Amino acid sequence: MHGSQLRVAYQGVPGAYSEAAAGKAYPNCEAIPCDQFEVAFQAVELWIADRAVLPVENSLGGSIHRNYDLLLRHRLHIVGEVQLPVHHCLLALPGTRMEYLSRVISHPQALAQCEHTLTKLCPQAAREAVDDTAGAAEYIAANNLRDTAAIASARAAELYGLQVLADGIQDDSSNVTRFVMLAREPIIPRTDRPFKTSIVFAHDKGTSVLFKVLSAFAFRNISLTKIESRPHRNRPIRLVDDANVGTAKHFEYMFYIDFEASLAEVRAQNALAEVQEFTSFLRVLGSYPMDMTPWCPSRGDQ
Ligand SMILES: O=C(O)C(=O)C[C@]1(C(=O)O)C=C[C@@H](O)C=C1
Repeated sequence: MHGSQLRVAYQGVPGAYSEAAAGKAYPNCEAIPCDQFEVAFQAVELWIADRAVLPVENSLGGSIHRNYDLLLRHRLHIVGEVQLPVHHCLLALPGTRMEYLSRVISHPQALAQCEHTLTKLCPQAAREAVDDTAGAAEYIAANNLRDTAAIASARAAELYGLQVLADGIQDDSSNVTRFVMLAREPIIPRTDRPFKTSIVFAHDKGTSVLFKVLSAFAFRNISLTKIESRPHRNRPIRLVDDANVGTAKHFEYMFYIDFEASLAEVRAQNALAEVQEFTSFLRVLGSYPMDMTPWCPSRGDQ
């Protein structure tokens, strides 16, 4: 996991949680800021970066759907995961008073993770979404905004000369974001440590196969850690005609599953062979070491 030679793309500007995740995944790497998630994917595809580190889910805010969609649209491989405790601060220009705030800006996930605390701290302030947390802090400093606060990390406060009005404002102290590391080539799966495998699949007959797919894992005692569905972009609706009642419109989905096994294990290979029988589309997004680092909920990495 040593990263001193690696260029790692992340979405946001310096001080973003994604930058911290890149540093956790690849210590001493060269972190490369990107405007959008898609740009981080492209940076790896075009050899500008060696890896991308992207958030996929948060323990309070839920899945980051954009990245699920992009995983499918691009051909990069998941080669690892890191879970980062996210400790949010409310930042403003020095001298700003909480009661005079008219606006709080941040990444939509950060706003969602602090929703209840914000209502208690500054109910009068409107919430506005921007591209990333540290970018929100930078924007306040660059435009000398005296009525606006940002939700971002303590490091962003230092970088952009802001004051911490409130510390630890996430609605739950055990606020964790899971990031995946992406590369042009997959890693070779092993069995000497806990591995996770991520797949995506679809079926012509929609949700009716889901139970069969899940049973392929259940029969082999393979635990699932995550299941997510997203609209099937190529065929979002399936019409089902019933002469008696008319035409029903069924929504079609792509299903994403993470399971706790390495693709080097025979039981995982057998499960996937069975899944393939039930599905019209199946792709392995990656088989990679699980992040097993212990963490302390009350302290953030930020
Ligand atoms: O805006 C940032 O700082 C990010 O790194 C993005 C992001 C996210 O997309 O979830 C990462 C971690 C936190 O959950 C909040 C925001």
